[in-house]
Amino acid sequence: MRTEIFTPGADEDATPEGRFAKWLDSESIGFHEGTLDPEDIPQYLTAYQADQRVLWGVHDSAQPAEALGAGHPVATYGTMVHPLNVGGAQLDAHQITAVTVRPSHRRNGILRSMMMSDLRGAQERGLPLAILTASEATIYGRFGFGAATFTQSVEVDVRERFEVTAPRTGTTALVAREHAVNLAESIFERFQAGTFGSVGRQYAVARRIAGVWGRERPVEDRSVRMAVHYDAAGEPAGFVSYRFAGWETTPYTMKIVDLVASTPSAYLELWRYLGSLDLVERITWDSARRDDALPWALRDRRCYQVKGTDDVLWVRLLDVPVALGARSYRGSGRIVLEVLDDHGLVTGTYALTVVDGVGEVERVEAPAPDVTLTVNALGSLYLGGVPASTLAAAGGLTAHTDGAAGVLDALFGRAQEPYCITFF
Ligand SMILES: CC(=O)SCCNC(=O)CCNC(=O)[C@H](O)C(C)(C)COP(=O)(O)OP(=O)(O)OC[C@H]1O[C@@H](n2cnc3c(N)ncnc32)[C@H](O)[C@@H]1OP(=O)(O)O
Repeated sequence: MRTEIFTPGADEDATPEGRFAKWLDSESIGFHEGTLDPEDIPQYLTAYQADQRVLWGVHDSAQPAEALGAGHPVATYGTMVHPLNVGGAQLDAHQITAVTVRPSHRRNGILRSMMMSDLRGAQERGLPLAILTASEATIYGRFGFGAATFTQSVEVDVRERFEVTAPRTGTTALVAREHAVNLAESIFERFQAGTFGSVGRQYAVARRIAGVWGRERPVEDRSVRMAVHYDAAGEPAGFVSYRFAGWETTPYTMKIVDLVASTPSAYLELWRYLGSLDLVERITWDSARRDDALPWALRDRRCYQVKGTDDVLWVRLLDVPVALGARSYRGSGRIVLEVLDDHGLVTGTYALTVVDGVGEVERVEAPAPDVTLTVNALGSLYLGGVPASTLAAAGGLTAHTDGAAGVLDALFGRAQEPYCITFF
């Protein structure tokens, strides 16, 4: 077995014979997608270059002669770096994506070998944490990740009884496709700056939201429309892109592809707009906040039904002093944490001192920590999405002093939950 690691550069071969196309084609096997259309390679290459992705391919030369082409890796793995909003800073996060191992090669430790070597490399390069969005919740705990942010799927009845009670502000307009990508990017930038737990987006996202790229291929998706809300000062403050589910789906349903609001009023105005779509009876969205304000702004809150909850971001600490030191907190306090890490990357005892929301962390040799927790529990606690008291009840965190879990809840808790709507 041979592992090739490369960053597609300006002179990368964009033909089906090149290593980039073979890597992409192999990745699509893992996610049960069709074979790559040669016409799409240049667009994907542009996207991957913009994201500065690092691509891993594991090659097996000992395959039958008829096995999928030489040069097609049997396992793929990709990384890139985007900012994670942790309140006090936009922290560079090591993103892990495109993890696939061919069925013929699975459960031989290929993922384990790529993951551990990559996590060590990222730590050596000074990246304070790794993040991912997981296809299955059973895979990544063993590597030290903890589920950290969540969203909920909702269905909203937008027939006659739907009414947003908040006072009207600004205007909302359907926008032309040629402006949609720029608007989606600039509005998301405002959202990213103000949303704790949000991760910066890769090149393809705004294109898919705008309908410039489709779900399967980088070609126009004519079924997607986008509306933008302009605030009272005329500034674009939010957008929603959506797709009709078709006349055969009843009740008649509009699906939200993406909804990004940089202010609470833009959020409600986008819902007012959605509620005004004639002939539509139901709106569905799978990325609402768990602490969504919408039901509290409706005349009839029973228009809003929660259908499920999903984990979004998984966090794995690589440098505890830097990651915890960058985050903003509530109030003041001091607590000593003993972190257990099966892989030894961050094993140790750390004192966190918070003064008026600003944290400082130092490694200490403390015989008596206030709390002992796994690195997974620390990942779940990090953004405040899971309370320390819940982690303690679940066994991932043990408090040695009275009230220690309460101190963590007070420091790490926030008025709003962390919220990430970027999948990668
Ligand atoms: C961030 C992302 O990209 S999410 C996308 C993840 N990829 C997919 O879902 C695509 C389909 N799945 C696959 O391609 C593969 O099954 C992978 C990548 C998930 C796993 O690859 P493998 O090489 O088989 O994993 P590997 O052999 O290194 O397994 C390491 C350990 O994880 C366990 N494991 C691996 N996959 C799973 C899983 N899906 N569910 C539960 N346990 C798993 C193994 O049993 C093994 O456990 P052990 O050390 O206790 O024996």
